[in-house]
Amino acid sequence: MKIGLFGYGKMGRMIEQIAQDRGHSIVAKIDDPSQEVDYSSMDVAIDFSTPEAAFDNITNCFKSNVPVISGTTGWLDRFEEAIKICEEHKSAFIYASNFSLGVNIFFELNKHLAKMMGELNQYKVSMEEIHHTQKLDAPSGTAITLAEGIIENTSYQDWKLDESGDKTISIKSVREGMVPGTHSIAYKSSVDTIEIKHEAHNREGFALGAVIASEWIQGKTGVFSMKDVLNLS
Ligand SMILES: NC(=O)C1=CN([C@@H]2O[C@H](COP(=O)(O)OP(=O)(O)OC[C@H]3O[C@@H](n4cnc5c(N)ncnc54)[C@H](OP(=O)(O)O)[C@@H]3O)[C@@H](O)[C@H]2O)C=CC1
Ligand SMILES: O=C(O)C1=N[C@H](C(=O)O)C[C@H](O)C1
Repeated sequence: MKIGLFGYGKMGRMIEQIAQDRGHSIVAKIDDPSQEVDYSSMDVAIDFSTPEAAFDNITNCFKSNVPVISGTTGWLDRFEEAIKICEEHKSAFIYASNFSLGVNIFFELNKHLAKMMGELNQYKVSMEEIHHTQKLDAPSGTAITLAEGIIENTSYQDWKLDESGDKTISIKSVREGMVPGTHSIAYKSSVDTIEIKHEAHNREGFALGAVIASEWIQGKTGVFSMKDVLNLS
Protein backbone atom coordinates (compact mmCIF):
# COMPACT_ATOMS: atom_id res chain seq x y z
CA MET A 1 0.00 0.00 0.00
CA LYS A 2 1.25 3.50 -0.85
CA ILE A 3 0.60 5.88 2.03
CA GLY A 4 0.58 9.68 2.09
CA LEU A 5 1.26 11.05 5.56
CA PHE A 6 -0.41 14.36 6.40
CA GLY A 7 1.41 15.50 9.53
CA TYR A 8 4.93 14.23 10.12
CA GLY A 9 5.26 14.86 13.83
CA LYS A 10 5.23 12.39 16.72
CA MET A 11 2.41 10.28 15.26
CA GLY A 12 3.43 10.62 11.60
CA ARG A 13 6.89 9.25 12.38
CA MET A 14 5.54 6.36 14.46
CA ILE A 15 3.08 5.46 11.68
CA GLU A 16 5.89 5.53 9.11
CA GLN A 17 7.85 2.98 11.15
CA ILE A 18 4.91 0.62 11.69
CA ALA A 19 3.66 0.91 8.10
CA GLN A 20 7.11 0.06 6.73
CA ASP A 21 7.40 -2.90 9.12
CA ARG A 22 4.11 -4.18 7.64
CA GLY A 23 5.45 -3.89 4.07
CA HIS A 24 3.89 -0.56 3.04
CA SER A 25 5.66 2.43 1.55
CA ILE A 26 5.41 6.11 2.42
CA VAL A 27 5.06 8.10 -0.80
CA ALA A 28 4.53 11.57 0.71
CA LYS A 29 5.17 13.39 3.98
CA ILE A 30 3.16 16.59 4.16
CA ASP A 31 3.91 18.91 7.02
CA ASP A 32 3.06 22.27 5.54
CA PRO A 33 0.05 23.61 3.57
CA SER A 34 2.32 25.13 0.89
CA GLN A 35 3.77 21.71 -0.05
CA GLU A 36 2.74 20.35 -3.46
CA VAL A 37 0.85 17.06 -3.11
CA ASP A 38 0.79 14.27 -5.72
CA TYR A 39 -2.51 12.59 -4.77
CA SER A 40 -2.27 10.16 -7.70
CA SER A 41 0.63 8.38 -6.00
CA MET A 42 -1.41 7.43 -2.87
CA ASP A 43 -3.65 4.44 -2.04
CA VAL A 44 -4.55 6.09 1.25
CA ALA A 45 -3.87 9.26 3.24
CA ILE A 46 -3.24 9.16 6.99
CA ASP A 47 -3.82 12.50 8.69
CA PHE A 48 -2.36 13.18 12.12
CA SER A 49 -1.77 16.91 11.74
CA THR A 50 -3.20 19.85 13.68
CA PRO A 51 -6.74 21.05 14.54
CA GLU A 52 -6.32 23.94 12.04
CA ALA A 53 -4.93 21.81 9.19
CA ALA A 54 -7.06 18.65 9.38
CA PHE A 55 -10.21 19.76 7.55
CA ASP A 56 -8.38 20.97 4.42
CA ASN A 57 -6.03 17.98 4.39
CA ILE A 58 -8.93 15.53 4.65
CA THR A 59 -11.31 17.16 2.17
CA ASN A 60 -8.58 17.79 -0.45
CA CYS A 61 -7.95 14.04 -0.38
CA PHE A 62 -11.67 13.27 -0.85
CA LYS A 63 -11.74 15.64 -3.84
CA SER A 64 -8.82 13.69 -5.34
CA ASN A 65 -10.42 10.32 -4.61
CA VAL A 66 -7.94 9.29 -1.93
CA PRO A 67 -9.45 7.49 1.10
CA VAL A 68 -8.57 9.06 4.44
CA ILE A 69 -7.77 7.79 7.92
CA SER A 70 -7.71 10.71 10.36
CA GLY A 71 -6.80 10.75 14.03
CA THR A 72 -6.39 14.50 14.37
CA THR A 73 -8.43 15.87 17.26
CA GLY A 74 -9.87 19.34 17.88
CA TRP A 75 -11.46 19.98 14.44
CA LEU A 76 -14.80 18.18 14.81
CA ASP A 77 -16.96 21.32 14.58
CA ARG A 78 -16.47 20.74 10.80
CA PHE A 79 -16.99 16.95 10.86
CA GLU A 80 -20.45 16.98 9.19
CA GLU A 81 -19.15 19.28 6.45
CA ALA A 82 -16.27 16.86 5.80
CA ILE A 83 -18.66 13.88 5.66
CA LYS A 84 -20.76 15.68 3.05
CA ILE A 85 -17.70 16.24 0.86
CA CYS A 86 -16.66 12.60 1.30
CA GLU A 87 -20.11 11.44 0.16
CA GLU A 88 -20.28 13.89 -2.76
CA HIS A 89 -16.99 12.53 -4.07
CA LYS A 90 -17.81 8.86 -3.28
CA SER A 91 -14.65 8.65 -1.23
CA ALA A 92 -13.94 6.75 2.00
CA PHE A 93 -13.22 7.94 5.53
CA ILE A 94 -12.45 6.71 9.01
CA TYR A 95 -12.10 9.19 11.85
CA ALA A 96 -11.28 7.98 15.35
CA SER A 97 -10.42 10.06 18.39
CA ASN A 98 -8.30 7.07 19.38
CA PHE A 99 -7.09 4.26 17.09
CA SER A 100 -5.70 1.89 19.72
CA LEU A 101 -7.35 -1.48 20.25
CA GLY A 102 -7.19 -0.97 24.04
CA VAL A 103 -9.04 2.34 23.97
CA ASN A 104 -11.67 0.99 21.57
CA ILE A 105 -12.34 -1.83 24.06
CA PHE A 106 -12.37 0.83 26.81
CA PHE A 107 -15.00 2.81 24.84
CA GLU A 108 -17.30 -0.25 24.93
CA LEU A 109 -16.57 -0.91 28.63
CA ASN A 110 -17.38 2.74 29.38
CA LYS A 111 -20.78 2.45 27.65
CA HIS A 112 -21.58 -0.80 29.43
CA LEU A 113 -20.68 0.68 32.84
CA ALA A 114 -22.70 3.85 32.06
CA LYS A 115 -25.76 1.68 31.33
CA MET A 116 -25.36 -0.05 34.70
CA MET A 117 -24.89 3.25 36.57
CA GLY A 118 -27.64 5.14 34.72
CA GLU A 119 -30.35 4.81 37.40
CA LEU A 120 -28.04 4.99 40.43
CA ASN A 121 -28.39 8.63 41.39
CA GLN A 122 -26.20 8.27 44.47
CA TYR A 123 -23.17 8.09 42.13
CA LYS A 124 -21.74 11.16 40.41
CA VAL A 125 -19.47 10.66 37.40
CA SER A 126 -16.28 12.56 36.61
CA MET A 127 -13.43 12.10 34.16
CA GLU A 128 -9.72 12.88 34.05
CA GLU A 129 -7.37 12.85 31.07
CA ILE A 130 -3.59 13.30 31.30
CA HIS A 131 -1.40 14.12 28.28
CA HIS A 132 2.04 15.54 27.40
CA THR A 133 2.55 19.29 27.51
CA GLN A 134 2.73 19.67 23.68
CA LYS A 135 -0.90 18.71 23.24
CA LEU A 136 -2.84 21.57 21.58
CA ASP A 137 -6.43 20.66 22.46
CA ALA A 138 -8.32 20.08 25.72
CA PRO A 139 -10.14 18.00 26.61
CA SER A 140 -8.68 15.19 24.52
CA GLY A 141 -10.72 13.77 21.66
CA THR A 142 -10.79 10.46 23.52
CA ALA A 143 -12.28 12.12 26.63
CA ILE A 144 -15.00 13.69 24.45
CA THR A 145 -15.84 10.28 22.93
CA LEU A 146 -15.99 8.78 26.44
CA ALA A 147 -18.27 11.58 27.63
CA GLU A 148 -20.54 11.02 24.61
CA GLY A 149 -20.70 7.30 25.52
CA ILE A 150 -21.89 8.23 29.03
CA ILE A 151 -24.40 10.80 27.74
CA GLU A 152 -25.91 8.22 25.33
CA ASN A 153 -26.52 5.78 28.19
CA THR A 154 -27.47 7.94 31.21
CA SER A 155 -29.40 11.13 31.97
CA TYR A 156 -26.24 13.27 31.75
CA GLN A 157 -26.75 15.90 29.05
CA ASP A 158 -23.36 17.50 28.44
CA TRP A 159 -19.74 17.74 29.54
CA LYS A 160 -17.64 20.71 30.66
CA LEU A 161 -14.02 21.29 31.55
CA ASP A 162 -13.60 21.56 35.33
CA GLU A 163 -17.27 22.25 35.92
CA SER A 164 -19.80 19.82 37.30
CA GLY A 165 -23.56 19.92 37.63
CA ASP A 166 -26.45 17.49 38.08
CA LYS A 167 -26.57 16.76 34.35
CA THR A 168 -23.00 17.77 33.47
CA ILE A 169 -19.95 15.49 33.34
CA SER A 170 -16.88 17.26 34.67
CA ILE A 171 -13.68 16.61 32.69
CA LYS A 172 -10.32 17.50 34.20
CA SER A 173 -7.45 17.91 31.70
CA VAL A 174 -3.92 17.59 33.05
CA ARG A 175 -0.85 18.40 30.93
CA GLU A 176 2.43 17.03 32.28
CA GLY A 177 5.75 15.68 31.03
CA MET A 178 5.63 13.26 28.10
CA VAL A 179 2.50 11.29 29.05
CA PRO A 180 1.18 9.55 25.85
CA GLY A 181 -2.45 9.46 27.09
CA THR A 182 -4.25 8.35 30.26
CA HIS A 183 -8.03 8.42 30.68
CA SER A 184 -10.00 7.55 33.81
CA ILE A 185 -13.68 7.65 34.68
CA ALA A 186 -14.90 7.62 38.27
CA TYR A 187 -18.38 7.12 39.70
CA LYS A 188 -18.29 8.40 43.29
CA SER A 189 -20.87 8.02 46.06
CA SER A 190 -20.54 8.86 49.76
CA VAL A 191 -19.59 5.24 50.48
CA ASP A 192 -17.37 4.16 47.59
CA THR A 193 -15.82 4.86 44.17
CA ILE A 194 -15.93 2.76 41.01
CA GLU A 195 -13.14 3.70 38.61
CA ILE A 196 -12.03 2.50 35.17
CA LYS A 197 -8.78 3.60 33.57
CA HIS A 198 -6.84 3.23 30.32
CA GLU A 199 -3.16 4.15 30.25
CA ALA A 200 -1.19 4.17 27.00
CA HIS A 201 2.45 3.23 27.59
CA ASN A 202 3.59 4.72 24.26
CA ARG A 203 2.15 5.75 20.85
CA GLU A 204 2.53 2.36 19.12
CA GLY A 205 -1.08 1.27 19.73
CA PHE A 206 -2.46 4.47 18.14
CA ALA A 207 -0.17 4.13 15.11
CA LEU A 208 -0.81 0.41 14.60
CA GLY A 209 -4.57 1.00 14.71
CA ALA A 210 -4.30 3.72 12.05
CA VAL A 211 -2.28 1.45 9.74
CA ILE A 212 -4.73 -1.44 10.24
CA ALA A 213 -7.60 0.96 9.41
CA SER A 214 -5.74 2.02 6.21
CA GLU A 215 -5.41 -1.62 5.15
CA TRP A 216 -9.10 -2.27 5.94
CA ILE A 217 -10.46 0.71 3.98
CA GLN A 218 -8.87 -0.31 0.65
CA GLY A 219 -11.56 -0.74 -2.03
CA LYS A 220 -14.35 0.60 0.22
CA THR A 221 -16.59 3.66 -0.23
CA GLY A 222 -18.31 5.43 2.66
CA VAL A 223 -17.82 6.59 6.24
CA PHE A 224 -16.74 4.01 8.80
CA SER A 225 -15.48 3.79 12.39
CA MET A 226 -12.92 1.74 14.29
CA LYS A 227 -15.83 -0.35 15.56
CA ASP A 228 -16.29 -1.56 11.95
CA VAL A 229 -12.56 -2.20 11.54
CA LEU A 230 -12.14 -4.09 14.81
CA ASN A 231 -15.51 -5.86 14.59
CA LEU A 232 -16.34 -4.86 18.18
CA SER A 233 -19.93 -5.34 19.30
N1 LIG B 1 -6.65 9.36 17.16
C1 LIG B 1 -5.55 8.92 17.77
O1 LIG B 1 -5.40 7.69 18.02
C2 LIG B 1 -4.49 9.89 18.15
C3 LIG B 1 -4.65 11.20 17.80
N2 LIG B 1 -3.64 12.09 18.01
C4 LIG B 1 -3.88 13.43 17.47
O2 LIG B 1 -3.12 13.55 16.28
C5 LIG B 1 -2.71 14.89 16.09
C6 LIG B 1 -1.20 14.93 15.89
O3 LIG B 1 -0.55 14.47 17.05
P1 LIG B 1 1.05 14.47 17.17
O4 LIG B 1 1.67 13.73 16.05
O5 LIG B 1 1.33 14.06 18.56
O6 LIG B 1 1.36 16.04 16.99
P2 LIG B 1 2.68 16.72 16.45
O7 LIG B 1 2.59 18.17 16.84
O8 LIG B 1 3.88 15.96 16.88
O9 LIG B 1 2.55 16.59 14.86
C7 LIG B 1 1.67 17.36 14.08
C8 LIG B 1 2.40 17.68 12.81
O10 LIG B 1 1.51 18.31 11.89
C9 LIG B 1 2.26 19.27 11.18
N3 LIG B 1 1.46 20.23 10.45
C10 LIG B 1 1.23 21.57 10.70
N4 LIG B 1 0.45 22.08 9.73
C11 LIG B 1 0.20 21.09 8.84
C12 LIG B 1 -0.52 20.99 7.63
N5 LIG B 1 -1.17 22.06 7.10
N6 LIG B 1 -0.57 19.80 6.99
C13 LIG B 1 0.06 18.71 7.48
N7 LIG B 1 0.78 18.75 8.63
C14 LIG B 1 0.83 19.91 9.31
C15 LIG B 1 3.12 19.90 12.27
O11 LIG B 1 4.19 20.61 11.69
P3 LIG B 1 4.86 21.85 12.53
O12 LIG B 1 5.36 21.25 13.78
O13 LIG B 1 5.92 22.32 11.58
O14 LIG B 1 3.73 22.82 12.74
C16 LIG B 1 3.57 18.64 13.03
O15 LIG B 1 4.72 18.07 12.46
C17 LIG B 1 -3.23 15.65 17.30
O16 LIG B 1 -4.46 16.24 16.97
C18 LIG B 1 -3.45 14.56 18.34
O17 LIG B 1 -4.43 14.89 19.29
C19 LIG B 1 -2.48 11.74 18.60
C20 LIG B 1 -2.28 10.45 19.00
C21 LIG B 1 -3.27 9.42 18.81
O1 LIG C 1 -2.48 14.36 21.40
C1 LIG C 1 -2.24 13.19 21.78
O2 LIG C 1 -1.11 12.82 22.10
C2 LIG C 1 -3.36 12.23 21.80
N1 LIG C 1 -4.50 12.60 21.30
C3 LIG C 1 -5.68 11.83 21.17
C4 LIG C 1 -6.81 12.47 21.93
O3 LIG C 1 -6.93 13.71 21.91
O4 LIG C 1 -7.62 11.76 22.50
C5 LIG C 1 -5.46 10.37 21.47
C6 LIG C 1 -4.42 10.06 22.50
O5 LIG C 1 -4.96 10.19 23.76
C7 LIG C 1 -3.15 10.87 22.33
